[in-house]
Amino acid sequence: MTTATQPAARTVSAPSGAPGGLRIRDLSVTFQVGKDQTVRALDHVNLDIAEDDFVVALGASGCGKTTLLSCLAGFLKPTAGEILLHGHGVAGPGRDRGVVFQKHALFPWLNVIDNASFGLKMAGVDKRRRYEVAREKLRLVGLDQFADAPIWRLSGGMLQRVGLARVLANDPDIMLMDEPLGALDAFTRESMQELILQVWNATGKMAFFITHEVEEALFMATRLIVMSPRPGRIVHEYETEFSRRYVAGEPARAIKSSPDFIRLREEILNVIHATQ
Ligand SMILES: Nc1ncnc2c1ncn2[C@@H]1O[C@H](COP(=O)(O)OP(=O)(O)OP(=O)(O)O)[C@@H](O)[C@H]1O
Repeated sequence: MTTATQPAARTVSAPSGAPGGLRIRDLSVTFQVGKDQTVRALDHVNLDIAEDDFVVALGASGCGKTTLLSCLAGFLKPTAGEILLHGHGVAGPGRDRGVVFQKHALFPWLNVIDNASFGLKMAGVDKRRRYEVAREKLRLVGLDQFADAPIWRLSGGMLQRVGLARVLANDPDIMLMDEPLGALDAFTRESMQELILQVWNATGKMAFFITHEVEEALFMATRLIVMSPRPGRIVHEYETEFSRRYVAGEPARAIKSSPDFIRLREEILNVIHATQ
């Protein structure tokens, strides 16, 4: 791992690993493609996510970001290594981990509140209570006025906000987000970045967020991991303060146009080009 010293960022050494939070140890994933060929999608990945962390995974296509998220979600069993959430091994999907996908996975035949409360319904929570929880989460994402609206009436950003509310309604320990803003226009994307940080700050949940966008990664992360392909590895790790500055009240545009932000953005762009 390279070390870098920046006013608003520092490269972190191997994490010590607190008992709480999420720990990834020596995680490797090899896919069999065809008869004699394999792809090493992840190679000895180690990462700790502390209870107040917003970890962003950044890297070129094919560097294993989605594979890593799929392992965290329990959708994919790693070839080697382990994932511990609050000390317990992850062995499959669970309500302690909520996933927001790039393409929303909402049910078009259900309205906003029924989508937001769907997980609670599956968990057997009675209607009054699940609507109460879902309304609170819809309020958190600014959609309480749209609780009864059909899904087809919503814009792309609103759909992602329903997806976020649905995840929050299940009260997971960690939010896993796979390029949730990738399909949005630039303006909506910026306001969604801010909303997600506000939600993270208000709920105190851990977050693991995938993006291709360097500026987005830098703005949102408390810890930013840069991955490289063939095989998928973490090659750089930065601890940054920009998202904490945002939730402490500094305007997003002021942060994104500050010299320390721009300097680090350029450095990370160079790192990514060098690891292609
Ligand atoms: N089910 C699979 N079978 C075979 N190979 C796979 C499978 N899933 C992923 N891979 C390969 O593993 C590598 C990592 O893929 P992954 O989708 O995790 O990367 P990524 O960084 O998320 O890419 P993108 O940004 O394009 O989504 C790639 O070479 C990909 O082709």
